[in-house]
Amino acid sequence: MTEPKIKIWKFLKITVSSLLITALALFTAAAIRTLSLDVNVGLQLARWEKSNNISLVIDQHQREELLARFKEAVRIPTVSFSDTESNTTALRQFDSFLRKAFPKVFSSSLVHHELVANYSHLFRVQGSQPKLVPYLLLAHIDVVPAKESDGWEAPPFAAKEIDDFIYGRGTIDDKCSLMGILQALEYLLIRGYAPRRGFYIGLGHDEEARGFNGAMNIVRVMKERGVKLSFILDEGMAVVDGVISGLDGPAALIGISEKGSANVKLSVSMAPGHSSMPPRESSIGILAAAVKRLEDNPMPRLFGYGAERETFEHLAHKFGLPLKFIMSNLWLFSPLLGRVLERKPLTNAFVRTTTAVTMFNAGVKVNIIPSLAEAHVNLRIHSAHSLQEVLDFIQDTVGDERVKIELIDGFDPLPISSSDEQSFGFQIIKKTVLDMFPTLTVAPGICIGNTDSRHFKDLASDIYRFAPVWFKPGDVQRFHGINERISKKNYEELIVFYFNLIQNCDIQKLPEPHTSVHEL
Ligand SMILES: CCCCCCCC/C=C\CCCCCCCC(=O)N[C@@H](Cc1ccc(O)cc1)C(=O)O
Ligand SMILES: [Zn+2]
Ligand SMILES: [Zn+2]
Repeated sequence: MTEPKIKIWKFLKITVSSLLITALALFTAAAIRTLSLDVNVGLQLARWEKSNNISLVIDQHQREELLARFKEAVRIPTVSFSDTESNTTALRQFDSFLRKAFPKVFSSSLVHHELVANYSHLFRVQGSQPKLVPYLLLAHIDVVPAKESDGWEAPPFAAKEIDDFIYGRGTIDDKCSLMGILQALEYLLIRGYAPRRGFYIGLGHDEEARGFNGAMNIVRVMKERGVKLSFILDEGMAVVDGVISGLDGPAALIGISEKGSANVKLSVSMAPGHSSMPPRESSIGILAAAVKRLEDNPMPRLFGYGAERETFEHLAHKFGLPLKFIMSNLWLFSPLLGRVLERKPLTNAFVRTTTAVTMFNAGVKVNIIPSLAEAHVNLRIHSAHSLQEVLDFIQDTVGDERVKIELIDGFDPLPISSSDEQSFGFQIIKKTVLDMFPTLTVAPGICIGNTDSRHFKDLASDIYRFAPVWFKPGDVQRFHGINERISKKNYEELIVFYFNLIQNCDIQKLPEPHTSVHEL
């Protein structure tokens, strides 16, 4: 009699555990389905108003010419050495080069061109329908310094071709966008294209020195004229392919915000004296201890509280389990994911306000007790922090009244631009990317560095930072580093991207998603 009882008991146990497993699996699947955004539904399926775009077919002769022009641009060393020192001869040379390289842009009756602050350029391309709010494409002329002896495979201003890549300072940052925009406009004008929606092109000459002369004066000119923009597109984010571990396939990250920034000077002053009678603590020692405290106590993880949350929610479906599940449920797992992401410098930048000690100066002679020790700290502010919170944190962490703390400059994180179905700029950029690269995942991203576009925030509520530059493993280090390069194919893709983007902007409004559409 005992056997059937055991059998029934076993049967019940198996049934209950199967039910529990099934329920858990269903819950998991539901959680993944409900919380993971399917980023490719919506507008992709909607009908776009206008589909008779001119397509750009580049023949071999044009290919050689456009590459020659690009190389010539890279060969002009438009270096910003510091906030106050730049190669003005090269900037002048760049001006003459642009006029020669893009004759149609500079002669078309549709294009108004002006020099701003001597070396920056502002183009206004007239639209046939003045009611359509114009947009602005930004890029910058200047580049950061580069020394061949740092380990370049080719001289940084030679634009040498190696294995179908063009090597040189500025190939990614930012002459590919600058030349891509103007080349696209040149081709459109040659093909007789007259845009419906007017637009501006702004080329700053000192972005690498914070844009105080170039971008800020372009903003001044545009403000004086009462210009309002529907959106702005600048450098910043890119297509990442194999850069984010675990992500299946490439993703285009469109920057919808950028981190804030603070430059803080720490200094300690003491009476100088003979090194044979040192005080118990020197200015260098006190400052070094303060700096060490800042390095040992990073600002808290804020992963999940800022705009980076959207990036991971959009990308979740492209990860395998368990990451897919974790990213789809950030309400629960953001502290866990934050801990994983903070392990690498690139992903740590998305998790918190970062602290970088960038300069340290003290002492004049080996046998003199130094009177002054100074350090500069550069902080990049997470979108859930404010500049004031960062300053308070530094004060508390340094915790030593002998250390003077001065804010040299700083600003809050930039506002978060729209990226929903009704967001004109975001959807136009997304459509343009997906038409060219249908298998990409497009997601909103955060720009961890700063761009000229931040100076334009009063002119447009939507600012995007993106160009379809492909970053593969190891490429992120080329940015401001050695062996900066772009493939010839990728440069051509940039031209096609801007060529199509300008035409895609000519729609009156976005296709109707569900409800009403923003007036533009
Ligand atoms: C989840 C992981 C996603 C990884 C995506 C990475 C793709 C892009 C990789 C690198 C791009 C990061 C740089 C963005 C553009 C920054 C441009 C720049 O360098 N700006 C300067 C401006 C500046 C500020 C202060 C100065 O004294 C001079 C110049 C900057 O330092 O921010
Ligand atoms: Zn740049
Ligand atoms: Zn740069």
